[in-house]
Amino acid sequence: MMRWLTAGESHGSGLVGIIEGLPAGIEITTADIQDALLRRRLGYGRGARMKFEKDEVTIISGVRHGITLGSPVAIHIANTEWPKWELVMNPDPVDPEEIEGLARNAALRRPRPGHADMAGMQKFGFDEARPLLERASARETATRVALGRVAQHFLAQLGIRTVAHTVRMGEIEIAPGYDFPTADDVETIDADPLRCIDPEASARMVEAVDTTKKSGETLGGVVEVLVHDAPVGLGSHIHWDRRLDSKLAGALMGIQAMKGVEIGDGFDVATRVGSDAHDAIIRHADGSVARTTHRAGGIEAGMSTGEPIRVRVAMKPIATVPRALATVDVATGQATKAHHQRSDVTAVPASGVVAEAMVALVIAGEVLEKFGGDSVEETRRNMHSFTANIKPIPEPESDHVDQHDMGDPL
Ligand SMILES: Cc1cc2nc3c(=O)[nH]c(=O)nc-3n(C[C@H](O)[C@H](O)[C@H](O)COP(=O)(O)O)c2cc1C
Ligand SMILES: C=C(O[C@@H]1CC(C(=O)O)=C[C@@H](OP(=O)(O)O)[C@H]1O)C(=O)O
Repeated sequence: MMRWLTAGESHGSGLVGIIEGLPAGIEITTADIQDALLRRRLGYGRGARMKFEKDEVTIISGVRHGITLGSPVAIHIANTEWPKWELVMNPDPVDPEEIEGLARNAALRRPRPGHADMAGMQKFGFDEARPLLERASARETATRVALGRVAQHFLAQLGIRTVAHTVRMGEIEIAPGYDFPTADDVETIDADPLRCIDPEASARMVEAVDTTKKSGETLGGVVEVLVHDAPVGLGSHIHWDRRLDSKLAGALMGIQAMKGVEIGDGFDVATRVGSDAHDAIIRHADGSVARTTHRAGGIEAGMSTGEPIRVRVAMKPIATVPRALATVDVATGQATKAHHQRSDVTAVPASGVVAEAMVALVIAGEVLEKFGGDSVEETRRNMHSFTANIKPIPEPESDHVDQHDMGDPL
């Protein structure tokens, strides 16, 4: 079983991620993880913090000379802003006189609608938002991206690749009918300010971010993640919590600010008739099967079909709206405006990188669930043995297409 955990606060000394259950033999270096974290910082519309803060990576365990050992991989990401926050976020008691009057330590008593502030204060019994917003912050997603990169390298060594791209920013959507991007497109996607494959839509998205910023507003959007060359049979129809679609939806909804997940054509299939909603099956000359369309997103009945896996996730606009929303001061009861210091205008491009990592972590877990293996080589052998032994569909006796619309009786 593969499992992973993250720890760390937004302005704490650093973040820690631990992943356990990955096999030995994954090729991964500090520079690879640093590169993954750099990708998460890209994207038009992010706030000033992305520029002045750096992610400083240390692989603490589980890797030797660029190869995983099969032991837990622990990764530390230092918050380079720590010196500024050392008093405010110190784990040990500090001299009250030292933090008295420190602007950074000012109590946050005007909770932001849409963030963790209000519900968190009530749930944990805090009288200001700092103690909970530190963990609610999406700074934590740096750890997921770091762990996700290890999972991505594992998958890549098995020939399975993931890619994410922005398909919507506010009201602007990419042109329909696009070819699904592959891992070969990652560099081009990363080079686009919005991580969008449609240059015309991207230009309009940049304008939308600018207009939104000028008006003191924030924006959300939608990202799509694709998994190429995953084998048939990941996940299971046997029980709800073993379904691949259920696991992917949970993982994507577990990213801060995500409000909806679609598998394949998602909500749109609910508007169609059955014959326009599913993917017809055809036989290849070698006895393998394929689909004529990609509506199901490569998942049927909770199992991967061998087609590209395609999922989308919708992100709400950033909650720290400069044109601050109405709230109440929890100390005085006075109606007021929510606190606002700085924030991203949008974080949709960065969320694509996070979503890609989350999907990779789910798929890596499912590959190990089905094929096991203490070394990448063993997982590869098991996977190839399974796929090589899938029963070929027999060659038809004639080219005649059976027109029985009731199909074969089961
Ligand atoms: C990459 C990323 C960056 C984010 N940046 C901000 C931000 O700068 N300001 C903010 O208020 N929310 C930001 N958020 C969203 C908050 O983390 C999120 O709104 C909060 O956790 C509560 O939202 P939820 O109920 O939808 O999870 C960001 C989210 C992600 C994924
Ligand atoms: C630091 C990161 O994202 C942060 C996520 C975040 C939030 O509320 O989620 C709020 C902002 O931080 P702050 O409130 O300190 O300005 C973002 O910068 C990061 O992604 O590395």
